[in-house]
Amino acid sequence: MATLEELRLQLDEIDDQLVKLYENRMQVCKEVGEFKVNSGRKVFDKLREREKLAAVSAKVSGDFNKKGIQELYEQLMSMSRKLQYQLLVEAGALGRLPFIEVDSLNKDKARVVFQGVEGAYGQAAMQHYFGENCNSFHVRTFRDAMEAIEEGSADYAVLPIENSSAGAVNEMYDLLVEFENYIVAETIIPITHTLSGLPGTNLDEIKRVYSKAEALMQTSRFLDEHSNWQQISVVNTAIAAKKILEDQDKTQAAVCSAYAAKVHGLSVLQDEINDEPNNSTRFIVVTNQKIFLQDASKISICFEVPHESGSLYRILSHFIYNDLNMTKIESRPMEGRNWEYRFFVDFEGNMADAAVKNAIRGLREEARNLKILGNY
Ligand SMILES: C=C(O[C@@H]1C=C(C(=O)O)C=C[C@H]1O)C(=O)O
Repeated sequence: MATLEELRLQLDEIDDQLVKLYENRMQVCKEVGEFKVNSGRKVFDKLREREKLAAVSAKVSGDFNKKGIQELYEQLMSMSRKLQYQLLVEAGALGRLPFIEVDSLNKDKARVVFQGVEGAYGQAAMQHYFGENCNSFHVRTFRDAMEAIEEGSADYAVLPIENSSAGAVNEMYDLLVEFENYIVAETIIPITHTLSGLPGTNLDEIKRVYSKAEALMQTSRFLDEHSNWQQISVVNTAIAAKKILEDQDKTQAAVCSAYAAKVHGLSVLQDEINDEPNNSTRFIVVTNQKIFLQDASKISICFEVPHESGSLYRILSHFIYNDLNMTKIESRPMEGRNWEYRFFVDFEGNMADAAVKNAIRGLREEARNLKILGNY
């Protein structure tokens, strides 16, 4: 029987051959890539790849080796495509990437919309980014804000996308797909909820609590201590505060910020009721122009993947291969297609970077319905 050293020597000799063959193969792929640059043909040829996988697996025996050779060839062809995308990007054949770089946003002249009423967290986020005296108005729903941007009655909207304890604001992801609006900035503000009611309200009197669904979730520990209170969700925390003032009913209270309570003449009945003391929300600044700031360092995209094994893995390989750091992934069900999902990915980078261009070139060919949501 051969010793381990002898067997390893045999492997080393085989690997020497494999490495040379790999280099030869990639050299030919480079020539294929040059042909494609000149002829305008797509890099990814799904049919050819499918035929190749069938051909190579027919040449080996046994299920184990058939699976192995398929995986190996999937990887080889994926490398081959990535090399070709690089050639295309170098040749300036990137395809549509019509985002325009800008030095700064004209914050002083901007008209900004937020969702809710006076006192909403969205207003606080807006003032945080655009300044206290910015020219603003508010609308009832997120959709109304997206419409205001799309039709141009506002230049920017400031809208919540993620909370540190309750997670993603799902509706916002769906609206970013539906509307031709783009993220141009983000701003994070601390969220401190209070239970507020009409002045003189006693906690024992309360029967109903109004707030936005996310705020009710973020204060569930406190609310669970009062399980007899009915929780009613409304579109915005400040709208909840306004309702309490209007109804003049001491059996009702709102979960809202101390600022919203003050604006709507309520008393804070219990301060800082959020489960997480560091509760904060990330807001995005949305506009209808495809622009990005020079110092932008994060890109948000979304895409669909075919309903087949390994498809998400193959798409994500474009980030790994181009050394791009992925910071977030979310999925949302696709309308009318049960159990199929659209993925939302954030990764670090600026659209002017070669690595980003390479990745986008590959994603555009290999994922379905890629949309770049913004670079900010
Ligand atoms: C090399 C080519 O480009 C891509 C890579 C392939 C490969 O590495 O074998 C096959 C098909 C294409 O998706 C080609 O078109 O032949």
